[in-house]
Parts: sequence; C-alpha cells; structure tokens
Amino acid sequence: MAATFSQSTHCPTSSANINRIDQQRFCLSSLVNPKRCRTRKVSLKQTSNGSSIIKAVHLQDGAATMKSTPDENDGPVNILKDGILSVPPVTPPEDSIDIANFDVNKDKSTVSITVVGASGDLAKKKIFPALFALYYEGCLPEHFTIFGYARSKMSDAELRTMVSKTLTCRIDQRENCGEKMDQFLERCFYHPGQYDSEENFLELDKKLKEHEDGRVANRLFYLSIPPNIFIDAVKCASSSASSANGWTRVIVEKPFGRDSASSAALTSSLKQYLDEDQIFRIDHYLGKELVENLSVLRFSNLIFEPLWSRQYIRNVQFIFAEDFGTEGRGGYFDNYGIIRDIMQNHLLQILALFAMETPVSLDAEDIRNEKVKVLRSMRPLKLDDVVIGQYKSHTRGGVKYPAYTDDKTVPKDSLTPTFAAAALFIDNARWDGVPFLMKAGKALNSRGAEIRVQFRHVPGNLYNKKIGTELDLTTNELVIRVQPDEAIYLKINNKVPGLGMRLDQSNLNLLYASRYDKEIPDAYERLLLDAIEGERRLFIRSDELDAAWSLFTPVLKELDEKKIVPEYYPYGSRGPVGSHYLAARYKVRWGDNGSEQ
Ligand SMILES: NC(=O)C1=CN([C@@H]2O[C@H](COP(=O)(O)OP(=O)(O)OC[C@H]3O[C@@H](n4cnc5c(N)ncnc54)[C@H](OP(=O)(O)O)[C@@H]3O)[C@@H](O)[C@H]2O)C=CC1
Ligand SMILES: O=C1O[C@H](COP(=O)(O)O)[C@@H](O)[C@H](O)[C@H]1O
Repeated sequence: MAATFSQSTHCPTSSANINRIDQQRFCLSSLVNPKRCRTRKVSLKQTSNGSSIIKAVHLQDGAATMKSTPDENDGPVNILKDGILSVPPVTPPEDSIDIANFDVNKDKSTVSITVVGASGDLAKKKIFPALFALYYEGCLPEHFTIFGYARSKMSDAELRTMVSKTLTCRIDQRENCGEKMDQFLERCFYHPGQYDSEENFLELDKKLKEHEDGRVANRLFYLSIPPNIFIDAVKCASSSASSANGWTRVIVEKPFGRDSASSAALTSSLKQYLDEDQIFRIDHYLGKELVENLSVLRFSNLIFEPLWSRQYIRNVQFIFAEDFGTEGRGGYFDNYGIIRDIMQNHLLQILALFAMETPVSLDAEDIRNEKVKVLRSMRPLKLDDVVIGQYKSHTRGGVKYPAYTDDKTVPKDSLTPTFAAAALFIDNARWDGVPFLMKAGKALNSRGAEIRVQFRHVPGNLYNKKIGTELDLTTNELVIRVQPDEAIYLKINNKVPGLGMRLDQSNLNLLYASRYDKEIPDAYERLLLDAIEGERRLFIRSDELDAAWSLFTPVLKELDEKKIVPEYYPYGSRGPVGSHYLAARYKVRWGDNGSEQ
C-alpha cells in the first residue's frame, strides 16, 4: 500500500515536506484534516480487503518507523519521495480492526455530532458557529451529520433558522459564504427529547443510523447542558445511542464538580458508562491560539527555556478580566463563583503548561503527565493568600450599571466572589519560592487575558543610574496576551536615540494582527476538531482534574464555612485594592496596572 500525503479535497495542504511534517501534525490524504495536522502520529485503520495497518507512524529524519503495528516484525516505513509512504506488507490478525483509529477508506466512515442541549446559550454562541467554521475550512469529514438534541420542541427547519442566526464568515474569507452556510445547514437536524429518556435516545439512534447509511459510524456527543443532567444524558447516550461499529466520544463541559468530592463522584459516574479515553473534558482556554503557542514559545526557541526558572523569573501573573458582569448566567454563577469558574480551570491549566517540564514528546499523554506533575507539586491555596471581591452597582456617564446581586437569579445576600486574586507556589526545584499570582474578575474596567512573566533585575546593572531607582519598572517583562489583540511582547530597556545616554522601556512586539493576515480560529473550532480526530492533548485527564481540585478545595470550603465577606468594588473599576496588598506581600506589582497594556 502506498498512501500519499498529497492534497485533499477537504482540507487542502501544501505538498508534503518531511521536515515540515516533523513540525506539524500531518494526516494522510484519506484522513479528515491534513491542513491543521500537528502531530507526527498518523493512525490508519485496517481495511476489510487486508491492506496494511499503520497505527502510529513516527516521522523522523526523512524516514518513518512504526511505533505500533499488528506484528512486532513489521519493518520500517519509508518515504519514497515527498509525501509518499511505502509500507511493507503486513498480515494483520483478522480481528485487529482498530475502530479507535481512522478508516483508510474515508467513504466508508461517517461522523455524527450530536449537540445535547442544542437550544442553549453555549450551543448557539459557540458550538454551531465552530462547526460551521470547520465545515467552511473543509475540515469536517466528507460524511458528517449534525444533530441538535434538547427538550424544546423544534423542527429541523426551526433548528436551522436558529443556527443560521449565529453563523458568521471568516473576515478574511468571505467567498461563497452564503452558499456554504446553506450546505452546512442542510446537514443539521434536530431531535427533541428528554435527557433521561432511553427511549428518546433510541429514537435519536435510529435517525443517526439513517444518516450513517451503513458506513462505519463514529459518534461525538457534546454535552452542552447544565451539570446536574450530565450523567442522565451520558447514561442514555451510551446505552441507547452509542455507535455499534465506530468510536463514541463525549465532550463534557465544565463545571466538573464544585470540589474534590463532587468532581470525583462525577468522574466515577461518567466512568460507569464511558472509558476515560471516550471522555473529552473541555477547557476552552486550552484551545486558544496563544495558549497553544505557549509550548512552542518555550520549547522551540533557545532563548526562553534557559531563563524559565526561579533563577531568572521573579514572579508570574495570570490575569483574566471581563468588562461585563454575570448578565444572564447569574443562576449558574452563584453556585460556583469566580474561583471555580475561571481560576481552578482556565488559569490553572495555563499555569500548568507554563510551568511544566519538557514533555518526552508532543503526545497527549506525555504532555498531560507533565502537567499533572506540576499540579501535584503545588501547595494547596491558603485563605491568607486569597482576596475575594464582588461588584456593586455604579453609575457612570448617566448609565447605571447593576450590582451582582441585582441579578434576579442571585440571592440578595449572596457572598459569591465575582473577583479573586490568589498567590500560588510550586514546590519543585525549578520554581521554589516564585510567586504565581492569579487574578480574575467580572465587571472590571477592561476585558483581557494574559500571562505576565516578570524577570529579576540585572545584577550590578551599569545603567542603573540612567533608568531610575524603581527596579520593578526596569526589569524585563514578557507578556503573552491571550486576548484580545493577541500578542507576545517583551519589555526591554533601550537607549533613547540621541547624543545623551538616557534609557527607556520599549517593547519587542509580536502583534498577531500585524504579523499574520489570518483570522485566529475560535478555541471551540480547534477543540471540536481535536475531539473528532481523537487528539486528547488539549482535554483534561481525570488525574489532572483531581490535582486541580486538591489545590482549591480547602480554601473554597473555608470561604464557604467562614462566610468570608467579599470586598465590594464598583462595576467597571479595577477591582478590590486588596489584590494589591496581596501582591505587595510577595513584592509583586501587578503588571496590568501600568500605563502600557
Ligand atoms: N454559556 C457559556 O458561555 C458557557 C457554558 N459552559 C457550560 O456549558 C454547558 C451549557 O451551558 P449553557 O448553554 O449556557 O446552558 P443553558 O442554561 O443555556 O442550558 C442548555 C440547555 O439545557 C437545557 N436545560 C437548561 N436547564 C435545564 C434543567 N434544569 N434541566 C434540564 N434541562 C435544562 C435547556 O434546553 P431544553 O430546555 O430545550 O432542554 C437549555 O437550552 C453548562 O455546563 C455550562 O456550565 C461553559 C463555558 C461557557
Ligand atoms: O468558561 C467561562 O469562560 C467565559 C470566558 O470565556 P472567553 O473565551 O470569552 O474569555 C466566562 O465568561 C464564563 O464565566 C466562564 O464560565
């Protein structure tokens, strides 16, 4: 069998180049998505006509070797020329069909994506638009069907009308967009049903089968529903609507519990119906472009990694800010608060990627192993190291902005934090003593998410007198701005041009909008595509989740039990001043409070 890496009609790629393959995930033409492939692994499925299996091919130095094949004696796979794989004959055992992997013959397989909770906010806002974007980019398999499932009564046409209102075209690619939208909508269907009804899921199964039309059926369920009904839906989907001959995967949305105990209970309930490798716990921050880029920055540039330790880094800050309140989601939010909503997952996940050791490879398990190690090296957060706040009403320019407790779904006496700042520590050799500060808040004066790395001062700096005495202001700072206006910039001291010798701080600035003329895909696009491809790297493994909860559960319990009153801050302000006192205790100044941002 010779499989080519050449252009695919779905996701066209430039002609394969083995060096580039090593950098990117690369798929064979028969796979769904050559364009954005990033791993060196390619998995093909055994076909019924006896052609070879390649379960995992590692491409190195112009040759590819099989990591896992049906027979230990399988020889190397050679690249005959750019993009052509020559696979030695393999006689696989008859029962070796590996349904977890891709089918060489794409015409024989199909992917059905069921959005459970299709009538909801997340489905409308993120999931359907992301699926359309994937379709538009040619990244969905040739045979795919999308089903919406929820209790609301809706026809296929009504679902299409609802979905059509949320679809947008890429700014940089408007060609045929209307036509593509119509084609996409024709592939969307709806089935009304209860989340705990086996019967309703059996009806869904029947409809899915009609669309699958005898092909190998791969099924992805996206649970876009409130957490109290996760298990009902998983139970019914797994017992009544699992694929009989392909893979079945379930994307689970956060929150994954409220604390260690409830999270463990959720995991064990999920595992009654699913294997761990069927569960895709989504943290959409891991799908953000600059979060993905964090490892690239660290591990593919010589200049950062040697500085990436307590020796050169003074502190690291993870900052999340929204300039709007909990509008519309107060009911959900009040049961969770900002620590559970943002810190325990989004910010902690970024921290883990930031601080982990170099993984053995880019394989999901190698990366997740390293993340778990960092999380397990961290000190559980102490109450002393946390500041909480809640926004109050504020009138500005004649406009009255509401207090958190003005939301009708929030109890008037709620103490739920809408803001929190925290100091965390990693007790390992690399990070001993370095404060990792987090700050997250709603209804602040701006919206953004960023990582700030503040470096130590230059010892015995010859130029100290020329830059002033404020050491904090003259040290280097690396900023990774996740959103908006994605950018990576490094603050350096620089000579102000002229005959004198005066220094100022300037930025070496990689602003994505100036550097790349491509629109950045939404995080949900990347994550949905990964789930379809079976790539788990950006999803949370259960041991990561356990470790993450262990860090926050004690303090969350204490906050609840002691009924700690949050510091009130005006809607649209910078948040509680307490966060500055907390930072100052560790000799840190928040980087987002300077004039530059
Ligand atoms: N919205 C967002 O921005 C984000 C959401 N999430 C998570 O994604 C999931 C979905 O969020 P979102 O779309 O906002 O949720 P919604 O509250 O909009 O609920 C989704 C759908 O679930 C059904 N539903 C709602 N409440 C109940 C209930 N008590 N019992 C049974 N069914 C119910 C409704 O459909 P019907 O009545 O038709 O059955 C609803 O349309 C949640 O787990 C949420 O935490 C995560 C990150 C961001
Ligand atoms: O998970 C959540 O994230 C959103 C913020 O996501 P972003 O991609 O828009 O930055 C937040 O508003 C929400 O409260 C939280 O549940």
